[in-house]
Amino acid sequence: MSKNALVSFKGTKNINTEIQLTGSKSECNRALIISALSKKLVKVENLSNAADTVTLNGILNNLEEELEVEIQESKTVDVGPAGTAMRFLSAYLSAKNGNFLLTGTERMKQRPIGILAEALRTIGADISYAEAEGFPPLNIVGPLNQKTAEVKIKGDISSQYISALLMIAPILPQGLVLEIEGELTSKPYVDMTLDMLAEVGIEHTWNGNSISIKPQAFKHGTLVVEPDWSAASYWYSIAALADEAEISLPALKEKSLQGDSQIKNIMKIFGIATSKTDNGIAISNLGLSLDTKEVLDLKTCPDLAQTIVVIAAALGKNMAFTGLETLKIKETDRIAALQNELAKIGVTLIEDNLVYTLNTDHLHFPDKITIATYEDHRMAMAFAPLALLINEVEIEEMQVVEKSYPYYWEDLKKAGFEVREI
Ligand SMILES: O=C(O)C1=C[C@@H](OP(=O)(O)O)[C@@H](O)[C@H](O)C1
Ligand SMILES: C=C(OP(=O)(O)O)C(=O)O
Repeated sequence: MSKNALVSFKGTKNINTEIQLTGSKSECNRALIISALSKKLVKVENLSNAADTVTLNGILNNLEEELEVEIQESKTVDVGPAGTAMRFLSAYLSAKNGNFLLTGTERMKQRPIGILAEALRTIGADISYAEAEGFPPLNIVGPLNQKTAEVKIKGDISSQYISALLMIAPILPQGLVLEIEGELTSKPYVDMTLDMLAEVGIEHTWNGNSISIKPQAFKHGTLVVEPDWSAASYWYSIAALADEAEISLPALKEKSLQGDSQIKNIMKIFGIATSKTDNGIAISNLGLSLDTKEVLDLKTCPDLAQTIVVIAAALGKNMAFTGLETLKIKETDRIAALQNELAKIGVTLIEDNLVYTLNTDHLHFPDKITIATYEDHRMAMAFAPLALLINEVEIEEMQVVEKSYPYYWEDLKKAGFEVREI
């Protein structure tokens, strides 16, 4: 039986704490695939305990054992709710010897994969849809017999398709030349992939819309995973909603491979300052929230959207946002989820021509609210900080946080929140 979390914060709303964040699941899941492709020449350090990483690590270890003996029957590989694992393994398994059924949760079966599957087919992969056309589960028979290096791929649905292809490029006999069509969404995640490949000796060229990687060998090396900036965003939220806050986040790097490190700049709008410490960063609430008329474009950092929209709503800022198109195909339809849950504090989020605007004119804080999480870790983590403004915040299905930040509730307690499982 899944449990709910009853979150509250008693007394003065001063937060003074140090939080050791877990490793970035995006970096971890790339590091694991790169390590497997390099046949363990590349080592990984500081692996996260995020469920998506634990799952991918388990799958790869398991496959390594089984791939040594030839697999005749189809092997089921279940990624659960892990989007990166689904996309990265579609490419990885296509390049491996074997016969696989790659599947996931019911929600995963609604998250499109056709663009990646078609690109892999163009290269020469044997991929078919086991259920609905364009969606997981996938039947994959590897290894692919490469027909061409050149492939066109739409960039505006998910950058994960591109990262998945880039990682297998060095082991393909002809390498890859990817021509990205349309606008590239979530670009920092493609940069992260290329930077991590570069760390282990894989060179690329990026000219206009075209990224090329020649066949080449991985260098011996270690990929050290940084703490998770997406997880850090919830501490910015806590700082913004507290009266006073001084939160230290050791080992977090201001200059990071993670695009979500942009949160430090975005949060200046809400009066939150970021400073460097000996071993990481510290964030503090300067109490100088700005009035902004600027439309905030979140296309490069979609995982920050819920954090930022909820803070803006709770602080009564009628802000506008763009770049939210991809939110509908994530763990849940995050736009609908935000609209439903913000309505509980009297706030609307209305779309007009791809611009989403908050209306906080009827903002109110009831004594208690209950937030549905829709199997989405970020719904739980973005809404729980409201306990600084609302007596009791009940978060349904509290275990959802495991996907990326399993110690979230423990860390809230450390910072002075009361969290009761009910
Ligand atoms: O490559 C990655 O690690 C990710 C890319 C982003 O997805 P999209 O490229 O689908 O926006 C992001 O939302 C996801 O949490 C992680
Ligand atoms: C969208 C996310 O993850 P994924 O696509 O990897 O499931 C996320 O962590 O917010």
